[in-house]
Amino acid sequence: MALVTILECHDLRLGFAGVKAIDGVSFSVGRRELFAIIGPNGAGKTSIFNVLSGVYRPQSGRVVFDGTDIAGKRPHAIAAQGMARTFQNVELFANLTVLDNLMLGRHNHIRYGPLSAIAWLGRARREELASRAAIETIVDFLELEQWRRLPVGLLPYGVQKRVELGRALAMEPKLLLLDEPVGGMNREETEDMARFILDIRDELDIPILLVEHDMGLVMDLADRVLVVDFGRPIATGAPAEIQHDPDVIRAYLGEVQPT
Ligand SMILES: Nc1ncnc2c1ncn2[C@@H]1O[C@H](COP(=O)(O)OP(=O)(O)OP(=O)(O)O)[C@@H](O)[C@H]1O
Repeated sequence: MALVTILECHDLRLGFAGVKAIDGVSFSVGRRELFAIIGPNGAGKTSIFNVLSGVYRPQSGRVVFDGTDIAGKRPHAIAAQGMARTFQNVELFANLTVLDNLMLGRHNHIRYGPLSAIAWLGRARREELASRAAIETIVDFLELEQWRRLPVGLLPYGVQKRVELGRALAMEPKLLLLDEPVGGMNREETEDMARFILDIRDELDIPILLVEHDMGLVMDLADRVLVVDFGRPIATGAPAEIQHDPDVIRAYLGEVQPT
């Protein structure tokens, strides 16, 4: 029977020289869910992403992804299992074209060896063509046609963020982690990105875990939200629920000082 959740985190803990970056965080993401993690600056959101994607090893706790415990595995092994991520700052090859950057997301799907690649034989040719076709579908989906042969470094910032999203999609992930997907974007770019994020969940059926500072976006898009503060989970629930949670309001606005 298929599991209801794609990701389960149990009691994650991670500290840096006295700072508790993650202090007992547990949550799960459903197979059709758009789940967001929010919290003030330094609350531990990026640290959680880094543990999930294998950049940091948690000091304790379990991360079960698609039925397997992945805590402490290397980033490439976790990516190969089907977890793709984007980064706060665009991490693309600026001199390569949009198409070439997208192709880099396919390397987990290309299994031919160097000999058949040199000879451009059977399997190599078939896999290359299949990857090219998959990339063209992503170009269409993310409306990147007009930029496809341009070096990424020449493109507007909002489009670069979209290419990064495309590279993650090229991996055909089982779960997509988006780290501040609209950070630094103007309103129009943000609206475009919000539409693509929803389409990924609804049309491509890929569950999404999102870290984002733009509260409006999170409230509009997320099915459920986890709020963290000083590494600790302070609330989990639907956007409308957590918006009125006194602990959440306190975390964002600070303690009200008596006058
Ligand atoms: N590599 C590191 N070395 C030392 N301390 C770190 C490291 N990474 C994170 N921290 C600390 O852990 C805490 C959580 O940081 P983290 O970057 O996860 O927060 P965040 O919620 O993502 O913040 P922001 O919203 O500003 O991106 C902070 O106190 C931070 O200074």
